[in-house]
Amino acid sequence: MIGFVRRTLPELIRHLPIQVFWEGTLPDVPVTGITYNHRDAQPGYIFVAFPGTRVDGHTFIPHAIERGIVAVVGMQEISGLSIPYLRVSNSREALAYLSAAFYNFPAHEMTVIGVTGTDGKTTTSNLIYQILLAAGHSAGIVSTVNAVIGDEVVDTGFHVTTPEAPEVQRYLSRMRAAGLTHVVLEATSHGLEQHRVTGCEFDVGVVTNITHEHLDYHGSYEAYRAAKGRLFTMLSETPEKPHGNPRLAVLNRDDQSYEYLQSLVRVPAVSYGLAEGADLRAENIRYEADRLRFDIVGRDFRQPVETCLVGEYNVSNCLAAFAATVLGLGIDSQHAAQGIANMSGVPGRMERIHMGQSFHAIVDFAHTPNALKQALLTARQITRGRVIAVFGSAGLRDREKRRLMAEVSAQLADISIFTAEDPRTESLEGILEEMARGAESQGAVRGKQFYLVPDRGDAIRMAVQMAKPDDLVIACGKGHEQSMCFGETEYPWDDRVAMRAALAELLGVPGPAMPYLPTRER
Ligand SMILES: CC(=O)N[C@H]1[C@@H](OP(=O)(O)OP(=O)(O)OC[C@H]2O[C@@H](n3ccc(=O)[nH]c3=O)[C@H](O)[C@@H]2O)O[C@H](CO)[C@@H](O)[C@@H]1O[C@H](C)C(=O)N[C@@H](C)C(=O)N[C@H](CCC(=O)O)C(=O)O
Ligand SMILES: Nc1ncnc2c1ncn2[C@@H]1O[C@H](COP(=O)(O)OP(=O)(O)OP(=O)(O)O)[C@@H](O)[C@H]1O
Repeated sequence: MIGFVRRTLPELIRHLPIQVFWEGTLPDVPVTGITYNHRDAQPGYIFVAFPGTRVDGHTFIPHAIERGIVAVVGMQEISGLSIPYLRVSNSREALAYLSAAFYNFPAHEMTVIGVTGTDGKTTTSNLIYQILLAAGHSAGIVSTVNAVIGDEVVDTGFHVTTPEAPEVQRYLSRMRAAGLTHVVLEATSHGLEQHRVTGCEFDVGVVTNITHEHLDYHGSYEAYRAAKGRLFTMLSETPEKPHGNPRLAVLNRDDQSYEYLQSLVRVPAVSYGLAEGADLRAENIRYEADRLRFDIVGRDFRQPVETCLVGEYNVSNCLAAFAATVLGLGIDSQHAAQGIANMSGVPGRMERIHMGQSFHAIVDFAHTPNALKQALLTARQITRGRVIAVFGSAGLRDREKRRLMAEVSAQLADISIFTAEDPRTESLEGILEEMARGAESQGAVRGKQFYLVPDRGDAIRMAVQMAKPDDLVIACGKGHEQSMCFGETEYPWDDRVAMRAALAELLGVPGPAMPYLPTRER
């Protein structure tokens, strides 16, 4: 939803780079906003209708008209409306371009870096953002955790990572107004597929990796990969910008997506990776419990870097950020190293919780099989004690992931405690049983190597009570998130608070109370 007068209807339509069909003459009325939800429609708005997974937006056209809109954009053959009906072949694409046009194409005046991938987008986006700041650029970022517009940190309260196109364009417009020259945008597969970032005129595209996620929505790995690939096809469609176009695709040489993405790219590309063959590599990697040190090596330079991030996957994230900024934007490699050093970590990613206990307690956001694998491998690097993992798998989302994540945990953790993680309207017991089957397929024994504990508070309590000195308890999957969904209700929940509460109970020290979840009543 957008809400101020910018252009008249004919002006806006004239600026769209897509085909639009209508009958008669468009009235010269001002457009005050654009929305895809009839409940947000206000006088002067354009309502953009498209079919969804639950309902078809076209059915709400009469309700939107009652609210005083000036035009409807849709994909069906419709006639006889009291206001202009503009037919397009893809309404979501039209929504994106209309939103961009409404704000007078803000991305055109900035350098836009898009980051996609299954895991590591937020971390890599923030690394790029820190490098831009260290190099003296005025930069903004829109990521899962927040949006930063100059000095302003906007708690976006996103239920989605990549906001809808009107929101994305509004953020870009505010950034341009604040005088920012660079913006980092996290682009999810849903965001790319649903045209939420169409019209963002990307200059540099970065992929972290493409593994297993959201196959419920995309249907197959190939379709999921193709959605992510859109970032790279969009790179070649970016028009010339007044300040020039850097244009670079940054690909992960170690990832299974590499050849596919390379075949899509029509702009200069560079690769990064830990294995031989990448344009940008890491050498002399030293893993420490609370930091990483390594050299980033390019064709004609070697730059030592140090970061408080941990785990091999963060070497990869740093390489991706370095490639985007040093090779893509021409930033000095020392500034890049400084930016990497300045990054203090992303909330809820390998975040340590310490209340004086004799073992490690960590909250992480791993919620895909590969992320969980990386998180547990990193846990192994941190401790010589046992690794006790607590996590679940979401309801109404990718089902196969449940089994795969349980398999990973059975292989890499000493003890796995499967628990609630946004079951939504699905049966929590059903989800946990699917996970149990995954663990059992790896020979793990229920009640010995793995447990089913529906209440997440109890699961975290159990993990810390089991822990001996030097063990490592890791709660994965909720990270920085602030709520958990049971049925259709979001209950306030923060794994970091829950971990503190469990530790305080164990140690008999003051601490927060364990947050409530409906599973506690069972
Ligand atoms: C599964 C999915 O992609 N859902 C998106 C989809 O919703 P939907 O298909 O259910 O829409 P729908 O309810 O059927 O409605 C269809 C149309 O009718 C309109 N409508 C509907 C009802 C009404 O009363 N009036 C009305 O106008 C709706 O506004 C919509 O335009 O279209 C909506 C409008 O574009 C999105 O907001 C919604 O994202 C929901 C919130 C969501 O949860 N998305 C998640 C899965 C998501 O996008 N995740 C990614 C990946 C995160 C990650 O990788 O970690 C993200 O970027 O966050
Ligand atoms: N490059 C990587 N490869 C594999 N796993 C990673 C990588 N980077 C981070 N992770 C794991 O993924 C988790 C989420 O990291 P991050 O938030 O950076 O990813 P994301 O792609 O933004 O996730 P989301 O799309 O859900 O916001 C981390 O807590 C960590 O466990």
